[in-house]
Amino acid sequence: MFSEKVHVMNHPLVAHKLTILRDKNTSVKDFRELVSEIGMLITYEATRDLPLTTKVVETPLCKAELPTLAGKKFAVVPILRAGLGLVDGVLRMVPSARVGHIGMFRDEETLEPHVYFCKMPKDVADRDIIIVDPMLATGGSADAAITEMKKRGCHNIKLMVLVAAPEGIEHLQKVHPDVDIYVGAVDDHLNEHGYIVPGLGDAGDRIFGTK
Ligand SMILES: O=P(O)(O)OC[C@H]1O[C@H](OP(=O)(O)OP(=O)(O)O)[C@H](O)[C@@H]1O
Ligand SMILES: O=c1cc[nH]c(=O)[nH]1
Ligand SMILES: [Mg+2]
Repeated sequence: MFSEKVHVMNHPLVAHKLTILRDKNTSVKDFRELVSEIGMLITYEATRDLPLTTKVVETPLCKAELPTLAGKKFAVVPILRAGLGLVDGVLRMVPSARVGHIGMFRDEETLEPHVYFCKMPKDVADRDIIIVDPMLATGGSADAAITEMKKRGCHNIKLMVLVAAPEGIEHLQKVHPDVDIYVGAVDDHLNEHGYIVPGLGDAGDRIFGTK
């Protein structure tokens, strides 16, 4: 099946919220809130390996040496547009992260990704990267985004998605085996238009209400 770099959330809260998200009758407002909440829950898993150090704190009872984050520097990188919906969920967990944007759309005919915008923090090569996008379908967009970050000198890259097709995960494992992938759910297949089934439709349109 998938390698140990693929982390599928097996959590009742994620499963429950994803089911509401998938419902075609869920409103734009609820859809947006759920994307953000699931993003926050997946960030919890994606940051499980963060290094800790200790510091001495005086509690009301005594002095104690206690764990604290070792201060790794992060950048969260949404793939525009739909990835924007996940940014505030990540930032609520990792508030000091910088944000870099990659604008990319998928040609509806060829399914090839096209980059139209890229703006990164200056020191992005020194940061751990979390690329975020609700959907991993063929994997073309995530592949191109990861390649772009590697070109800029980034080497510790994670990808966070809400719903993935097995085809997309398999593609990324071949071309970027070093990247950890955090997935809300792995769906059944891609249809002939490159949409994930059962999926949730077009994530960008549902977040921004453009259809
Ligand atoms: O794995 P892939 O086959 O590349 O497909 C997934 C991509 O398609 C969607 O973006 P879309 O092109 O619809 O752009 P949008 O976010 O502006 O709606 C989605 O948000 C991913 O970026
Ligand atoms: O199912 C899909 C596939 C690509 N992009 C989406 O938004 N949804
Ligand atoms: Mg879209």
